[in-house]
Amino acid sequence: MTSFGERPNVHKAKYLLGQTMLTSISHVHPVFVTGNANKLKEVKAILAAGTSGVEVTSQAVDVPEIQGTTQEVAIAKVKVAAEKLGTACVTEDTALCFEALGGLPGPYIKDFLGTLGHQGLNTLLTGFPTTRATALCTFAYSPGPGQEPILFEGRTEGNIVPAKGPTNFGWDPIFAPVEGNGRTYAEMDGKEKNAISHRYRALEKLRVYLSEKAEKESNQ
Ligand SMILES: O=c1nc[nH]c2c1ncn2[C@H]1C[C@H](O)[C@@H](COP(=O)(O)OP(=O)(O)OP(=O)(O)O)O1
Ligand SMILES: [Mg+2]
Repeated sequence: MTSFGERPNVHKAKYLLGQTMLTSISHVHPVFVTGNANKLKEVKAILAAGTSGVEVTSQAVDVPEIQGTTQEVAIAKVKVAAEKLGTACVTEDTALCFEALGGLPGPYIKDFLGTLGHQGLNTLLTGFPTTRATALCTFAYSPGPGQEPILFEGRTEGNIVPAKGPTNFGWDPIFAPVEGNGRTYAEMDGKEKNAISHRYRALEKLRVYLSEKAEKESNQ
């Protein structure tokens, strides 16, 4: 199978399809659809730490995102993915919710980050009494086209701080999780982030669900 790293152009495509075959779960093989190479890398690492035989491939596919709550965005996205691929799919949406702003930017963090940058996101909170923020990860699972998706959420609490650490993944340099002793996600190595991250917490719930589903189906 082709690994993500072997495809240099893959980062540049607007939307990509990452196929994460959960090969350790014999009856359930959802395809993980994401355009984000860093997400894919973390999902791969988290799954590999807990199960064996996980393989990842990737190819381009177009999955637009609607406006709405994080839940609405996640449901719409996985529905489109399942329709396009004709099979069980998993998508993931990440929101960054500032307490001072009533939960915004939330699911719109990608645009806010792209427009304002790390410094602008800090400036946004100037004059507010709190820098508290929640990193919210939502995995959406669709059993197949036309079927109702199920959501799995994971949250990590933290504060928005001036950028510290490597800048290779989104807002990692400005999010200091409460459990991080003042360090940002970006200042942690992958293992450390994956042990407390919003993504890990949501993925753990999805993994339990898929394992139980596979077990039920194998008992039928
Ligand atoms: O752990 C993270 N640490 C730092 N930054 C992160 C993280 N996870 C997502 N991010 C960034 C990527 C994007 O700027 C926004 C979420 O937007 P979101 O639509 O969920 O991601 P995306 O469009 O890059 O990939 P996808 O194709 O799966 O929708 O926050
Ligand atoms: Mg997206």
